[in-house]
Amino acid sequence: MDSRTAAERCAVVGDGSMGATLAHVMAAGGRECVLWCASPATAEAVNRDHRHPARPAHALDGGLRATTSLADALDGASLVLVAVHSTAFAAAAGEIGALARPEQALFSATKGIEHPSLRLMSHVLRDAAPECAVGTIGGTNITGEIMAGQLSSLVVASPSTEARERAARALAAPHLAISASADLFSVELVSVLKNTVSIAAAIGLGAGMGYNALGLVVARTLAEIRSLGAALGADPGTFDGPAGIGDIFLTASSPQSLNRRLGMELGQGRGLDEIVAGLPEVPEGIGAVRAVEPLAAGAGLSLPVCAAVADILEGVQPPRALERVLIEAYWKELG
Ligand SMILES: NC(=O)C1=CN([C@@H]2O[C@H](COP(=O)(O)OP(=O)(O)OC[C@H]3O[C@@H](n4cnc5c(N)ncnc54)[C@H](OP(=O)(O)O)[C@@H]3O)[C@@H](O)[C@H]2O)C=CC1
Ligand SMILES: O=C(CO)COP(=O)(O)O
Repeated sequence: MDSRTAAERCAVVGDGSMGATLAHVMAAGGRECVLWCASPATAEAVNRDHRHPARPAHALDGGLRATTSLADALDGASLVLVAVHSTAFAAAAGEIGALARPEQALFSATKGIEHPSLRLMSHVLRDAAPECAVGTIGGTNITGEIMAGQLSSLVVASPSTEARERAARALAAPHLAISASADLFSVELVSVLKNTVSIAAAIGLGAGMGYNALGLVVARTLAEIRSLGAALGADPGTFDGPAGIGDIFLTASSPQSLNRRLGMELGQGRGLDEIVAGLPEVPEGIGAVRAVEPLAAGAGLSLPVCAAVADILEGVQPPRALERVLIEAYWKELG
């Protein structure tokens, strides 16, 4: 007899690799879990072969069920995780909001920011479903390593104690270090801004700068986003944890990171459209890099290294512009 209980029922919205991975983790932990898929072919592959078409090497838990009906996925779920790209998040949240019940907790796993509103994903969820508790999931969690059973981390953040405890319980697995935070804004903002540092670091590597430069790029770009976070009200300590420096180190160094691949290719002089066309998914860091300047302007800050990264992303400056802006930043401080 299947011991899965309705009390632990969970839903995941989003059929990319993150959605499938989180759904697998919860199903493997014995929770009844339903994965909502936009694509009927993906739903069929999950149900029939217990594989995600984009990751055929990784077997999904046999108890995981996929559906193309959002109402079916959400029915009776106490926890709903949303792993849809930020550009499609508001549309998904709108549909979720129309079906959600107040007792359901909604968590975003998306490390992105909406343009041009600059809303974080939990704000999008809260606006769509004001009666539900909302939260986010950060940490060092590249899906390929989670699926391979390698040590990874999840930071679950929500002002609702009940909601974050529910999410932490549902995601518990022997290879996952799970931490919880009541400071949703800090964890979510840091999880977005960190990609700016990862992309900057990878631009330097792609452009042929050395590891002295790599350390410098990381230190300076991190200092800039830390000052931005502080100005916006985020706890600077969050930058020191797995959602901050941990995720920066991961996405600046892992060959599996999309944001690293984007930065490396920018550094090699490729254009953004060409790079994105060659990647399996659109890196969330593009939106993060573009968001820093308006966020900084709103806070009255000037962040020259982040501004140079944005110029390099848009092809306005060459990758080596990073060197000049870094040297100038330090000379300026010397006075
Ligand atoms: N992959 C990873 O290792 C990790 C990912 N994340 C976060 O999870 C989120 C989802 O990422 P992931 O699952 O990897 O993959 P995807 O980028 O493929 O996003 C997954 C979902 O978003 C939908 N989507 C709709 N419109 C778009 C669009 N314009 N561009 C891209 N996707 C769109 C996809 O639908 P369709 O299939 O129809 O395109 C799919 O359901 C990201 O925001 C990322 O920050 C966080 C940690 C690790
Ligand atoms: O944030 C992530 C892992 O923690 C995902 O990284 P990429 O989107 O760069 O692959």
